[in-house]
Amino acid sequence: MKLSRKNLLQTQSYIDGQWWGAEHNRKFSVFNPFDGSLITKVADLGEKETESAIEAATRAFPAWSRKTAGERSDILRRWYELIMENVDDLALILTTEQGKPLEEAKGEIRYGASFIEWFAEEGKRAYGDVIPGHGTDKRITVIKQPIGVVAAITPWNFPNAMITRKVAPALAVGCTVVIKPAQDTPLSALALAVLAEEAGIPPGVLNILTTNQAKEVGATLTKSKEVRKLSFTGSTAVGKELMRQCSGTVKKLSLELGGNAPFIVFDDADIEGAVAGAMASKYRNGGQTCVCANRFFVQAGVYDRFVEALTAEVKKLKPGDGRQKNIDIGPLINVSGLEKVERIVGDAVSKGAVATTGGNRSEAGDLFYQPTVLTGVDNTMAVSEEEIFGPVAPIFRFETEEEVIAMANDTPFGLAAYFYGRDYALIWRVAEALEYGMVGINTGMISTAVAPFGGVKESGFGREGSKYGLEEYLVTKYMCWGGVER
Ligand SMILES: NC(=O)C1=CN([C@@H]2O[C@H](COP(=O)(O)OP(=O)(O)OC[C@H]3O[C@@H](n4cnc5c(N)ncnc54)[C@H](OP(=O)(O)O)[C@@H]3O)[C@@H](O)[C@H]2O)C=CC1
Ligand SMILES: O=C(O)CCCC(=O)O
Repeated sequence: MKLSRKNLLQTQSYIDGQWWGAEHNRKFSVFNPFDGSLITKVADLGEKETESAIEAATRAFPAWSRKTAGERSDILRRWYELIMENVDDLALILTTEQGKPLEEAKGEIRYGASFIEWFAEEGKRAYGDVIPGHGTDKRITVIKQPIGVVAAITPWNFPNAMITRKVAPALAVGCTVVIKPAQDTPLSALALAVLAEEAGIPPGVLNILTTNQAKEVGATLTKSKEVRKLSFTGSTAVGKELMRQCSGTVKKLSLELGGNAPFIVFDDADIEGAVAGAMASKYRNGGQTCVCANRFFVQAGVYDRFVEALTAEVKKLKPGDGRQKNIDIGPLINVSGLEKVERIVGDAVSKGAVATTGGNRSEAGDLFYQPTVLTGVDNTMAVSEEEIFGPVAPIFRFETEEEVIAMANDTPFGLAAYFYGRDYALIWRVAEALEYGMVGINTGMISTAVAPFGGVKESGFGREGSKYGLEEYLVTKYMCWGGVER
């Protein structure tokens, strides 16, 4: 890997301000999903080192939480600047381990950094309250305090931004963190640690545990009495398991889990805009995003036009090595991701769906699936229920507003939803009726550090980004002052 700053590529974990190897020098391999080549081997930490990381974070908490918000803000601001100065290297590391095109990876690095910039400021506004007392001698004050040591378990689809989105608010309010990145993409996390150290984040405040023993490390984090909060992004199945594990110590939780996003196009919509929004929402990151449109619902009057226009755009997508120029779409992350997409499309086609483009593995590489558009889909197919996490757009036809709302909400998930239409009364009705945590109206891109990202139902709870994201790392303490007679 040709990096301007070679030390951004680290292979040891980062605990208590030191680079840590595993017991018996255990390591696991990290591969480039484009061609399966070995990038490097990374320390494979287990239970013992996880306990060391928790201890380090516990020791670091008093001093870090006692700093003023302004002092923490200065350090976070410096971290943000260092990330922005190293966008090219960080993006190259990300693309090499994750596969998304380099320009998209640069976008993720900037997006990830924006959480640090934003929370460096917002951390100064962890305001409390003064409440009129309930007796003449009583006064009530409310303060917000950092919850303590935070564990963060993050996925491979956004190896940078899913870390900063959790760590930035936590550090800004005075928490310390132990992060377990996904085993497919540990290198972006370690590169962030290099820059965190340079920015002056003290030892123990930010710890990164690389491992391919997720279950063991997860169990150690969740049973710890010192860890007061778990923030997780990943599959619903693992989220539910972690929730069960956290019940033993009644930890505060943020769960950002799977989605099954509807993308609705009404007859009066701007079709060109809807197609552009669909491309951005569906094919970003090769469809491997929890907020990717998963089911398209198009009203009968514009169905054929939309299918034709979307198919034409999808045909233009160029798959390949994300490190090369003019590549639009990378590989899926691993074999199980590829097989899942293949199974879901196979099931739909066997029940009568038709691919207007794609529908097979791609020749671009072993982990590539062709960007695909499916018509003739219905709710007997797996595609209507499962999170595809791949470049496949199934398009359902609908007739009425009531029908489409029922179809859109007919899922246990409730993360993101999108719709395109012009009638303002319809826009309000539909936006209010969709049982989702986030709704994109005439846009396919909703992610930003300034808005609350998160879901309802089995997509989880808790919000990331915005002033709401700060609350996740704070506890509310109320003080009742007696004997204050006038
Ligand atoms: N909401 C979202 O953004 C995401 C949704 N998904 C959905 O989940 C599907 C499967 O993806 P997958 O990568 O397997 O998702 P997982 O939920 O398995 O992985 C997410 C994170 O959880 C860790 N993890 C896995 N099992 C445990 C455990 N028992 N205890 C503690 N941590 C654990 C993983 O570690 P490790 O990598 O080491 O296994 C990773 O860091 C995708 O196809 C997609 O549908 C996936 C990723 C993100
Ligand atoms: O897939 C995810 O969990 C992260 C979505 C990326 C984003 O848009 O913030």
